[in-house]
Amino acid sequence: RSLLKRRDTKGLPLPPGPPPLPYVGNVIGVDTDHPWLAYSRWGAEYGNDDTGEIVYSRLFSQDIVILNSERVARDLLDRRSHNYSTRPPSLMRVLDFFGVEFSSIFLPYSDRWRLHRRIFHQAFRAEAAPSFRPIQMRNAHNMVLNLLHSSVDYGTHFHTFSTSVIMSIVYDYTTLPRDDPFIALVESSLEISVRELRAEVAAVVGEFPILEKLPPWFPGASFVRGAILQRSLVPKIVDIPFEHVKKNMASDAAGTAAPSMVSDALLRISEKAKDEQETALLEKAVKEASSSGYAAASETTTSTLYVFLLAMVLYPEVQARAQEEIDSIIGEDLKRLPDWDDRASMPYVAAVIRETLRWFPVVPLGIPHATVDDDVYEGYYIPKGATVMANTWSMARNPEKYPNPTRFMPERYMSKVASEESVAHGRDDISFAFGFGRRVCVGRYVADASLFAAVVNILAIFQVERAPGWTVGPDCEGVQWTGGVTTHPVFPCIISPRHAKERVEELIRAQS
Ligand code: HEM
Repeated sequence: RSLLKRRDTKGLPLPPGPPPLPYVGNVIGVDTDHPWLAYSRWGAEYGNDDTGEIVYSRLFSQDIVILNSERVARDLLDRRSHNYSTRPPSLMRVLDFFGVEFSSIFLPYSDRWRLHRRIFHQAFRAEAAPSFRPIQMRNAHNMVLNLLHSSVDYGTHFHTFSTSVIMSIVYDYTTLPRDDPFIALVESSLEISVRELRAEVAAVVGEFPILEKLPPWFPGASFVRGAILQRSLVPKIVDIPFEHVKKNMASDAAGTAAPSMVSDALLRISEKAKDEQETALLEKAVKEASSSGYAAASETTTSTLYVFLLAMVLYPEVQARAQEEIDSIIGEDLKRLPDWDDRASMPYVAAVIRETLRWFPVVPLGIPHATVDDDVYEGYYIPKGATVMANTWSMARNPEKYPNPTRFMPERYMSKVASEESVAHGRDDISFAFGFGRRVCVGRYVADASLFAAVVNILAIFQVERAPGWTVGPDCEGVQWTGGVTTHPVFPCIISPRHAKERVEELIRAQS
């Protein structure tokens, strides 16, 4: 059933996939908000051996290769990373249109990308990550205070937590505990990016460039309106915090200001750059890379916390067991707040975090990779310039690796060593949630620590319950998910304190 396109494929078949419809490629039949569902289904329908590990589809003139299994993703994206580490050129066009062509996440595999990646790596590498723990715990405590104040706005509080942590790490920029205008700006910008910066959108715009020319008032021109708004937001988001760092550095003759990714990088430049031209080039890279941090860190961390909360609503027995573990360490009557040193004694909480990342990966198709050159894999022809997507949603549903994959079962990991660093390090069971090869998430160690700080404090302080009348079952059938590069569930729930509000506030105050 594999199909041969009418062009030179060196006599080899393309990977199996749905038959192309004339001209429109395979766009019909894809739920464009949640394409991972169709891609997984195609695997089962068209795959040679029912596994559907690799699927080919043409979206207009764009070749799309979907990797539904971790085995194939490792073979191609990890082991042949020299050929699979760039991003789809078609996506660059959309980024350009939205005024964010500098985003580290989407840069083609190039010296420019290497420079951005080095800037991130210096700050976010495994050995540096523990230095941010005080920032993460402080912001988790602030999130607890916000939840005590208005628990129905939990999504906003998750967002404030995720964005404030990244702002502190990258810029040493302290946001307001609540209703920060800068965070609101970032949120509007990210909403547009998450919706539009996708391979499927790029394929459509590549085919109909007229879309970019539509007047903003034209019915259906939301793409253009999004671009106009984004182009007005981007300069503020890029410049304001960067200038904040430069000002602080200039007025900090004694060198006592807290370090940040940007100030550290700028100091290195001042020591190493050969001339003004090199200084300007490197400074520009620091400015661009730092502003890519929000997009990478904020929506992902926030969405993961939504998934965690959903699991706590649907699996009260899991919540009870995790709370029992926490209470056994900090006291049922909240003798103190949880801290980093407790982590090693909380294997079940670690397993809850790991299972959260697996149950519903929040970047279900990762960030698309692309091939630099033609390739042949297990007899299939993979064209140069193809968009290659790692379907982590499908990988998380591999019943051989994860029996009953739709169930939230932290117990899966309890027989293995759930050590402190295991979630983020190397070949962990769920490392696929952070992507592959040379483009693997550079913030994974910091993300893991942020998740611990947030999860352990929520479980210690709050009880999460099902909203009356909300009847969704343990497999989540019928839950609404947002669409885009990242996704999270939308659901009502009740979050109430397990301890006296005054006691919690007193403990938090004592720490600040
Ligand atoms: C739970 C939280 C997070 C998840 C699930 C996540 C997931 C991912 C995924 C799937 C990718 C694409 C990898 C690929 O192309 O194969 C990625 C890339 C990236 N992530 Fe994360 N991420 C998270 C948090 C963070 C944080 C906190 C940062 C901090 C700055 C960060 C920075 C980045 C960057 C810069 C990239 C682009 C890497 C490149 O293209 O070279 N991420 N992330």
